[in-house]
Amino acid sequence: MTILIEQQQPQQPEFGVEGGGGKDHVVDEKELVLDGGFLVPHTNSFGQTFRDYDAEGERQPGVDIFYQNNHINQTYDFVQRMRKEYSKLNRVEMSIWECCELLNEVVDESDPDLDVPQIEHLLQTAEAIRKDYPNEDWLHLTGLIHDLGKVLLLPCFGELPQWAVVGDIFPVGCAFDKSIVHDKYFKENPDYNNPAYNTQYGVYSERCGLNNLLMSWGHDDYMYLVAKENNTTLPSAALFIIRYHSFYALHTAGAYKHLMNEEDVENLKWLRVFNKYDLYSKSKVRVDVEKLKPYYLSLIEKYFPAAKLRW
Ligand SMILES: O[C@H]1[C@H](O)[C@@H](O)[C@H](O)[C@@H](O)[C@H]1O
Ligand SMILES: [Fe+2]
Ligand SMILES: [Fe+2]
Repeated sequence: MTILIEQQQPQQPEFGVEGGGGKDHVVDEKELVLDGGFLVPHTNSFGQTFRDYDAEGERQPGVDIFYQNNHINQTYDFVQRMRKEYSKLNRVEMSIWECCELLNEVVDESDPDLDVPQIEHLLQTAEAIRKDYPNEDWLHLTGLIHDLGKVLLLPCFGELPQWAVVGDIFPVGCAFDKSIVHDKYFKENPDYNNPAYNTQYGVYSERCGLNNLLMSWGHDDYMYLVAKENNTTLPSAALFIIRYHSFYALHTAGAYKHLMNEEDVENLKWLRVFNKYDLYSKSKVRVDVEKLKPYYLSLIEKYFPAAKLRW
């Protein structure tokens, strides 16, 4: 089935009008060495600070346009429709590894830091975690699968536009926080002026739990649904990481805390660990996919009851 998506066009393109580098990029020198000893690089493979959305470079105009489209089209109504449709998981049957290979067809236009094939990013993340946390095999597998939802860009998954698949995520149904990348573009989102959705709590209540929020639609929530509905035995922290790994306003800028419950507070600790590896392992260091394959196949078998998953 093809989903028709009405896409609103930005009124006027504005490039790089805001000064100041990557707002959520607050790096404390003390934090540069992770618990496990992973050394955080100072620059990405383009020689720029990580997640600097205002740094001029070949990728910047495209990333800017991406966020403009994302912010004006991700509405409460849109997310509700997408969630309902994709919860059916009636499109494809395939294994996790097949999906990893498919992901190589995908280009992520939202990412200013990545220029290697996606499968390498998955394995770079997983292997960096494995080095520092050798006993947490569930976290290695989480690294491998966290971005698989990006297959939504491919024809057999409905070929969704980039703004409905990648990039940072945020809750809809309440006010958009200022810490969200390029928040200026929310002014053209129809929810921005809707009094039901534009207050601090909007349709939510204090400490209602992240599970009760509708998040902007994309690869995080989709992969969470796939893992959960295919009865993974991964722990709840793994599902939390998959579901909220692009929620930088929460895990990096500390916004939306008033909506978290106690379980979220616990899970957030693991998400923060994970995030460093997800972000800073992006490098030009190539990985040997075939050599690593047997180890990851054994983890998939351990944590997913069926070889073929419903997507
Ligand atoms: O551009 C990136 C990329 O799409 C990642 O996969 C996502 O998790 C990040 O949050 C986003 O900023
Ligand atoms: Fe991601
Ligand atoms: Fe990632």
